[in-house]
Amino acid sequence: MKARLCLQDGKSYEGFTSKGYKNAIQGEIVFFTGMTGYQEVLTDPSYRGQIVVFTYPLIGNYGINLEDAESKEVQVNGVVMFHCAGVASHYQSVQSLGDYLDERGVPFLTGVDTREVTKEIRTGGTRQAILTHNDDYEFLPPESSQIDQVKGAKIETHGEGLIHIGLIDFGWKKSILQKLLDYDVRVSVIPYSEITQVDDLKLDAVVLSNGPGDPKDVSSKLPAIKKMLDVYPSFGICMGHQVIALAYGADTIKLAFGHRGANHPVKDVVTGKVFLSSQNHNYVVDEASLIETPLAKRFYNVNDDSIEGLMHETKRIMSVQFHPEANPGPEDAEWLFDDFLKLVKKKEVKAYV
Ligand SMILES: NC(=O)CC[C@H](N)C(=O)O
Repeated sequence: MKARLCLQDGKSYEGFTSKGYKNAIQGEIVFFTGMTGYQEVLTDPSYRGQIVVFTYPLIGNYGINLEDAESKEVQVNGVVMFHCAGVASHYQSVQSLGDYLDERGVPFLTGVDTREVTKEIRTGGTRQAILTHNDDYEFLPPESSQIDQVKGAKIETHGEGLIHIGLIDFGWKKSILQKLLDYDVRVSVIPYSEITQVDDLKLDAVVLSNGPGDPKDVSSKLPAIKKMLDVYPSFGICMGHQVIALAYGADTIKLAFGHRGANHPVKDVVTGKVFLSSQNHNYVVDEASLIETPLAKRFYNVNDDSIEGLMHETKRIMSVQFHPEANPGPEDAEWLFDDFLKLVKKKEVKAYV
């Protein structure tokens, strides 16, 4: 059946709906530029409430496997592709992408000129969009507080080890937990709403996770988060990085069309090195707002100069806007987990300055 992707300002793009399509769905339209990694993207809780346009024209050719999901569910509201491979070819594949989405009732549109849609998002910005087969639709106010839809309900502990790390859950990706467990540590995943219980857990350090939507959705918890950061060695990833900045009095702003892909160049101001990173975010820390805070810029984006990471001037706190756990994307920034664990073990202050 023919259907359309309609952007909130009236522009629309024709394509064909999937079997899982029943009624019109709305979401924030964003584009992802990686050639691979669709399974990780679709299951990453940070994409909750969004309609993802894949810019690479052939999606689904290696199918869906049992390893790569970042959470138990497909998190996106809808998907837009040029071509969705009907036949999957990979030794680990258990299902085709189309069947996987249909089974879960997640609608997708194919045959769309995704390059044209992407150009429009780049010029006119990220906005609400509707995937529909008729003209009988109406834009609703965008959803907020997606974090509360994806965060866990209770504290859960994984792994064994002498070092105990709290993973503050704003909608954590499986890969972050896995990267930490690789260091033989014990990790307790703590819903951010339970932050006041942190002290009872006798933690050695905390990692603040990724998450969907606006970091200011957690504003009411910032005093408690700051209290925690003042005490524990901390590592913030994406949403976690933004929350650290907010907790110390900096501000976050929304980019026009965000960064989503597997090859975003980032420069380290301490070493002068540039590396490629996996990214998925709409918001960034406003550089001007750092002036009155104890936070300093550690990384920036080579394409648009936006802030990509911070360090605290005196405390063992580090944060990154990109994804060192990758998935999807390059593992060039994996060393940040080594640095963090060193920071935790050596009890060093001023690790980088
Ligand atoms: N991946 C993330 O944690 C994203 C953080 C936040 N939701 C943003 O869009 O900027």
